[in-house]
Amino acid sequence: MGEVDPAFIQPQEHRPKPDITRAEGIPLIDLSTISSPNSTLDNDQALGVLVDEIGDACKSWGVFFRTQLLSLLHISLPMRNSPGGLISGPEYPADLREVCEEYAKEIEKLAYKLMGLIALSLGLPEDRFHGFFEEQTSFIRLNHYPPCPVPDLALGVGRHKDAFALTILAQDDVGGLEVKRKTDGEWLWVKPTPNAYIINVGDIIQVWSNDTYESVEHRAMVNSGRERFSIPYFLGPAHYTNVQPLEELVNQQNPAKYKPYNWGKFLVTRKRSNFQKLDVENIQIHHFKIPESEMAEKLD
Ligand SMILES: O=C(O)CCC(=O)C(=O)O
Ligand SMILES: [Fe+2]
Repeated sequence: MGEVDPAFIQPQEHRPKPDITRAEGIPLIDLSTISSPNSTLDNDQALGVLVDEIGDACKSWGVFFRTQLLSLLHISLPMRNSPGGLISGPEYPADLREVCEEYAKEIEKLAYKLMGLIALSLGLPEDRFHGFFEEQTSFIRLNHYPPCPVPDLALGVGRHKDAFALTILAQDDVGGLEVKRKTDGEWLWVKPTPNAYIINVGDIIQVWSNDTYESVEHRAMVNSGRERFSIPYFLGPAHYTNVQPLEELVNQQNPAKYKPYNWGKFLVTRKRSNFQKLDVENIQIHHFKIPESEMAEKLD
């Protein structure tokens, strides 16, 4: 175990707690009935129940599990054969690109189904979001967390919200993800559930839904014993999308809470800027929030 890059050391208030509280009650939602390649959402009898479950999960947690149809064994990601891990070595497994592409194709179908269910849960047509993704900025990240000599001081990924629309996270059995409970701000450890993905509501859904759903704040802990791998897929709309509350979800009583922002510009700013070194906050959706006073004026 080597030295720790000081960038991973957290200020006191953001360090992991020594006593871990497990997140109880993150819903486990079984999508198997609609997961077969030919199923459509309309012919599923259990659809109403499913849509309600997803709506509740998005509202109360911003995160839920989804039992896995697409198993990483099925896909056989050859990560562990990679000497030195995925992120550090030049010796990537020869078939890594193909495997990732195959995985991306399948996970994209799942992402669309989930967006369809989320649309229905907001009272919108199932295909309401599809147009945004005809061209996409979606991507997959391969996270490798090596064992860490000072896991009490460091985080593998610091606290953040995912800026994209939706995240579908696959992970191994080590565990390390923590989510911030909305009701009291408590950080809770998410026990890995075998054969399940973790689905996060991202910032774009928060804006599209005009805060009906809220993206979940999360972070990843490290440990001194075992390395960990996780694979998030981030579903993102076309770069030219102007992200703003959907017109069907706003009215005079419930005016838009955000000004439109251009997704491509947002992404570039996020990636290009050296916020950490400058010690300023990276670009966030709340920078586009319309002040309460302005909204009140509109109501008058
Ligand atoms: O590894 C994890 O559990 C979370 C990773 C994450 O939040 C991210 O890559 O955005
Ligand atoms: Fe994340």
